[in-house]
Amino acid sequence: MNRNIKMCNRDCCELKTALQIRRMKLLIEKRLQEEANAKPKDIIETPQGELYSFDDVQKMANFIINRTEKKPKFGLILSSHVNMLADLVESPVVLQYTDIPKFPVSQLRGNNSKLFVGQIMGGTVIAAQGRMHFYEGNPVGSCTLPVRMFKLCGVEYLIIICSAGAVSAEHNVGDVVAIKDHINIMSWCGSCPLVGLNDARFGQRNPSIIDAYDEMLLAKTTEISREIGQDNRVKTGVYVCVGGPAYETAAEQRFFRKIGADVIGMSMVPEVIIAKHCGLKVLGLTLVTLPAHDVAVPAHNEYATLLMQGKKTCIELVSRIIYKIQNNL
Ligand SMILES: O=P(O)(O)O[C@H]1O[C@H](CO)[C@@H](O)[C@H]1O
Ligand SMILES: Nc1nc2[nH]cnc2c(=O)[nH]1
Repeated sequence: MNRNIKMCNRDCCELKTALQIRRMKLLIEKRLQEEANAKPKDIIETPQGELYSFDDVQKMANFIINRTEKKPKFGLILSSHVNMLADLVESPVVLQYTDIPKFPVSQLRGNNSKLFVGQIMGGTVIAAQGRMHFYEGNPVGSCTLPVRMFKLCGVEYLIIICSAGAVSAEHNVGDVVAIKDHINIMSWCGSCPLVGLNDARFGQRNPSIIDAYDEMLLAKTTEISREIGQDNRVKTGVYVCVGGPAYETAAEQRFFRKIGADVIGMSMVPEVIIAKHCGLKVLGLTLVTLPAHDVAVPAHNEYATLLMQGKKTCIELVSRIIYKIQNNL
């Protein structure tokens, strides 16, 4: 306020101020009236948890069972880095996502969106190749749909494979990290696939996520990593889930390290929540594709070798885990 300009206390000035205040009052009243009369917005977003009803998902599962004549016990969700794992599926029946009634197809994924149903090491599996990511513009409820569909196909064990950057300096490029817990920044920001009305046929309203990663599957992973001589490259860790698509900043990396994260990625956790909600036993395997911000990126050739070894380890772990469970070993 300019203190040099003083209002005189003559009638003319008082009158002017009174008029201005009156005009302002009328304006406020008019605006309030307009707001009160305004029509409600007609775009009401469907909550994530209600995007696909139980009946929708049941129809999808029935379609898969009828087409394949198989009842899978193991569900696999593949990272694009280990898409080749689908080649392990013996006598596969291959379905395009577009074949499945009401199944959403990410525009960006095109033809690389397939389900493989068949056998791996004697176990019947259903493997999703072509994960939908939130950062591609897919609603988080669509990203997690395969998990509920797997459940209604009869799946008991869900093996989720993703890739991530290292946050801790102890996790390196090419390591395979068996996830023992997570920090879900996406949920903190309201993007949880369970938001909306809860259908108790899928699971309970407020599921506990505290033990989402199955102890037995984690123990088997450690055991197998020793058997295949990869125990120095198979680690356990905490995954922090962010929305992406931009990678995190150095300051964010320092923050995530401080709060206990080991690796960071943009997938898996919504799938784990839905899996836990509907009672699946979950194993999360993460291939480290980038080092932590304060660790040097390996030279080109070394990087390629480390990544190749990590992919091989991932594939070997998955097939041996299926074998062990299938044969009660
Ligand atoms: O987890 P997958 O599907 O491998 O994808 C990973 O790769 C993407 C970044 O390049 C992120 O989405 C990250 O989560
Ligand atoms: N740094 C980093 N590397 C990744 N590799 C795959 N996903 C990610 C991520 O979110 N952050």
